[in-house]
Amino acid sequence: MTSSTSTTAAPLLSVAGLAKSYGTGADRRQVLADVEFVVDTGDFLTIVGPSGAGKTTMLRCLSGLLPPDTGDIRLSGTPVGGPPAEMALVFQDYSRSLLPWMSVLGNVTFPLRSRGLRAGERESRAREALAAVGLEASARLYPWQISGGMQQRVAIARALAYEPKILVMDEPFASVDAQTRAELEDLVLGLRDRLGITFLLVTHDIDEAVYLADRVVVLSGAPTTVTAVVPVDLGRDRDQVDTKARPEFVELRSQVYRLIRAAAQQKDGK
Ligand SMILES: Nc1ncnc2c1ncn2[C@@H]1O[C@H](COP(=O)(O)OP(=O)(O)OP(=O)(O)O)[C@@H](O)[C@H]1O
Repeated sequence: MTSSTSTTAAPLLSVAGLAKSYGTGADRRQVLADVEFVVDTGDFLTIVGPSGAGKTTMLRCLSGLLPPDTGDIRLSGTPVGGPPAEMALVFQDYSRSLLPWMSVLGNVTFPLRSRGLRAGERESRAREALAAVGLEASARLYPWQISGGMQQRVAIARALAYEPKILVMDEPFASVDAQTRAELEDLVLGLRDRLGITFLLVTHDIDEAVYLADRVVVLSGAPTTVTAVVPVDLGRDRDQVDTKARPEFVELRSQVYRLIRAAAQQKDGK
């Protein structure tokens, strides 16, 4: 029986009225104007927008790394004032994010020291995370002994070891070849299904944005607002060949492309 007085659960992450400028005086430049969106638990939200729209700036603000000028950012209802324990980040530049003098296992266990976990627990969490990304056999290798795609999987494992509720990724697959990129896309979809993690992922790649998402947030050009939130009703089972050949996928890709092009043209005053 359903209750007529049921309450709506608060979103996992909510962003409202987010504005951010850089510089001062005549050099002041507003990048984010009034960004607003929500991410529900279990969502896979992707974010696209014209180059320079402020996607990285936005991720830094909502992960507590950069103070916004104004805005209300909440994780599980609590205002974000610094990097929240329930959020983990993965950036594009995996080669700079891994410590070359530490093994794969060391790279995943090391940041867990800040969580006050005992050595045994740090190692068991790290091994579990490495297994989740298929790298259990590479634990003793060093970053320079493994491929770029494997290095990015280490970065993902390091984020998973925090046991985050939400994984925030900034162009995470931009530096790997197309085949590896497809494998990593399927890896994160699998992690969402198996571990129930919520994802927020910024990408320049429209195919990737649609393939991964439950919803695609399209940003305008700077000063940036949200132009559209496009629902992606393609079901949970995605396949690199079959899903991308579906007419609904092709239509969604065109829709997102048209929205980004319109935003870029508006920005250029065309
Ligand atoms: N620390 C900073 N100081 C001054 N300006 C900055 C700073 N960081 C970013 N900017 C400027 O803010 C704008 C948005 O940058 P940002 O990297 O957030 O955009 P983006 O959408 O992620 O870019 P891209 O699409 O190229 O990845 C750019 O014009 C950039 O030059």
